[in-house]
Amino acid sequence: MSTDDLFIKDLPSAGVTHSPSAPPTELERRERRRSSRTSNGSMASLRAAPLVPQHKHIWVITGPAGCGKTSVAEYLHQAFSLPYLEGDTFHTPENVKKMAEGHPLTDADRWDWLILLREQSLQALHSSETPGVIVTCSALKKKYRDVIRIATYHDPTVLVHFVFLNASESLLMDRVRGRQGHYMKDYMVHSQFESLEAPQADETDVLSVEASGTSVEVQKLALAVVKKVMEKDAGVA
Ligand SMILES: Nc1ncnc2c1ncn2[C@@H]1O[C@H](COP(=O)(O)OP(=O)(O)OP(=O)(O)O)[C@@H](O)[C@H]1O
Ligand SMILES: O=C(O)[C@H](O)[C@@H](O)[C@H](O)[C@H](O)CO
Repeated sequence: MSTDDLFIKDLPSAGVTHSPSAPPTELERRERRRSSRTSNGSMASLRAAPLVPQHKHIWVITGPAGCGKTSVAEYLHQAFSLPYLEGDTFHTPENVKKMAEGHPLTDADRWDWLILLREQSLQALHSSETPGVIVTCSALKKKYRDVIRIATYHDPTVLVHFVFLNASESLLMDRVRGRQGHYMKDYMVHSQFESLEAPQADETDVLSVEASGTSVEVQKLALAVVKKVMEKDAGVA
């Protein structure tokens, strides 16, 4: 393989055009291989087959206030046509009032909320043919993520993934300060980082995404990691 091949393979496909004489990209090569297989009839039944994941996936978009959970979740919801649960809308009025008055939630305040998000995610998965569901949840501590992981215990067809949006406290302070009409104020961001237990390497269901870039950049990074897992599960990666 030449370095040209490597270079072209590594280019993002969006917005890239190829002249007829340019070497084929990996995608084009795959398409040609697929066409040549279907043209002799032996693989014809695969031609129109959609991606069929082997599991049902719960995609938990996580991180402290302001990291972009809602922005990323809405984008993935559109891109993959998956149902989306906004975690903030499942807090009790008491919890919202507490945060709005400047008091961080405690573990005790969060348990029922985490269990509810787990149950709602499972319900969304099982009440339709959807291959996945997206849910936003700060999931700041490992034990909170463990509560969501229980979703897989009684159903081996379900997989949980945490997309962790990683950015600095000062950046998130700025973002939350610029947001209008939300109960979570910028001075609460510090308490989110005090609670945060950033996922470590042994949490192998975590997909860490660099979240300091623009909304579009972060959305694309998140889409790429989710797509990779989906393709692997469907046996095409
Ligand atoms: N990558 C980004 N760059 C700049 N601004 C962003 C980015 N992502 C989100 N924002 C903006 O920052 C604010 C917080 O984003 P968003 O509501 O998506 O975060 P969140 O993690 O869901 O926050 P919360 O947990 O407080 O609901 C919003 O005003 C949003 O428009
Ligand atoms: O666990 C928590 O402390 C809460 O879920 C918060 O993360 C807020 O809901 C969110 O940040 C809204 O701004």
